[in-house]
Amino acid sequence: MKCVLTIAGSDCSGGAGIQADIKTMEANGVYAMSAVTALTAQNTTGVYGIMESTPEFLESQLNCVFSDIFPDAVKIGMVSSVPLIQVIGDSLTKWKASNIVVDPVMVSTSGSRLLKEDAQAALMERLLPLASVITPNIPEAEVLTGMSIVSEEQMEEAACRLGELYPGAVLIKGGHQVSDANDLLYDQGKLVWLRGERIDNSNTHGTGCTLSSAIASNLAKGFSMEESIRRAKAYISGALRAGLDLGKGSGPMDHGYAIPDTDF
Ligand SMILES: Nc1ncnc2c1ncn2[C@@H]1O[C@H](COP(=O)(O)OP(=O)(O)OP(=O)(O)O)[C@@H](O)[C@H]1O
Ligand SMILES: Cc1ncc(CO)c(N)n1
Repeated sequence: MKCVLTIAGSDCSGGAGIQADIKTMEANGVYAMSAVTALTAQNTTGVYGIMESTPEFLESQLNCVFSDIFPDAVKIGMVSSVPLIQVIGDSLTKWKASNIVVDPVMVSTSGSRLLKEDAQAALMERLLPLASVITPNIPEAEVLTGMSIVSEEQMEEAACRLGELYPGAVLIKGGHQVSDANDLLYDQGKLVWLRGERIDNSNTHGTGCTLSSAIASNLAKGFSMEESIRRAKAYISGALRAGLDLGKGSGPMDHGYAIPDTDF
C-alpha cells in the first residue's frame, strides 16, 4: 500500500481541504495521512473563520508522520502564514520528502482569502522550490508571475516563466477564465496541453484540492508526472460527472463515485 500525506487546512463541510484530500486518496487506492495547518469554519457559501495550528504543533504532526509511516508522496494545500510555511519547508527538507505536489492555495472557490498577504513571498521562496509539481489556477499563476493571463498563449508564457524559475514541473489549470478543463503542463522544458471535456456542473467546491491530491496519489503509485496528471483529470471528471448537488452555494463533488457501495 502506498502512503500519501496531505499538509492542508480542514474544511468542516467536507468538500475541500483535508477532507477532500483524504477522500480523493482513498478513492485512488492509497493510504491517506494528514497534518492539519488550520481549522476553517466554512461551507459551500463561504469561509466564516480560520484557526491556525501553531507552528510547533504542525511540526510535531509532521515528525509523527515522517518518523513512523514515511509517505511516498506529499500534497501541500492551504498554508496561511509565514511560520507555518517555514516549519513545512524545514521538515520536508529534514526528512528528505519526495514527490511533493504544491497547490498554491490563495483564495477559496467562494472568494475568501486563505493565504496572508506576507505569506505569499514565503510560499514562493520556501515551498515552491521543493515541489515536484506546482498546480496554480489562473489567478494564482497571475500572482506568481505578475502577468495577466487571458489567453492560451499567455498561459504558455506563464508556464514557461514559472518552469524556468522553479526546478519542478508546472501545471496551470485552465479554470473558468480561459478554457475550463484545459490545463497546461510544463515539464523539463516541454509544454503539453492536457485537454479535458468540460462538464456542465457548477458544483466545483474543492476541485483544486482534489486534483492535487489525485496527482500525489498517482505519483506515489509510480506513474510519470504526465500520466499522474492525466489520471487525476480522469478522476475529477468522473467526480464532477456524478452530479452531486449539496448545499446552498458551489457544492462539493462526489469523491467516492467509483467506490462500490458494499453490503458489509
Ligand atoms: N467543469 C469542469 N469540467 C471538467 N473539468 C473541470 C471543470 N472545472 C474544473 N475542471 C478541472 O478541475 C481541475 C481543477 O481546476 P480548477 O481550475 O477548478 O482549480 P482551482 O481553481 O484551484 O480550484 P479551487 O476552486 O478548489 O481553488 C482542473 O484539472 C480543471 O481542468
Ligand atoms: C481548507 C481549504 N483549503 C483549500 C480550499 C480551496 O478551495 C478551501 N476552500 N478550504
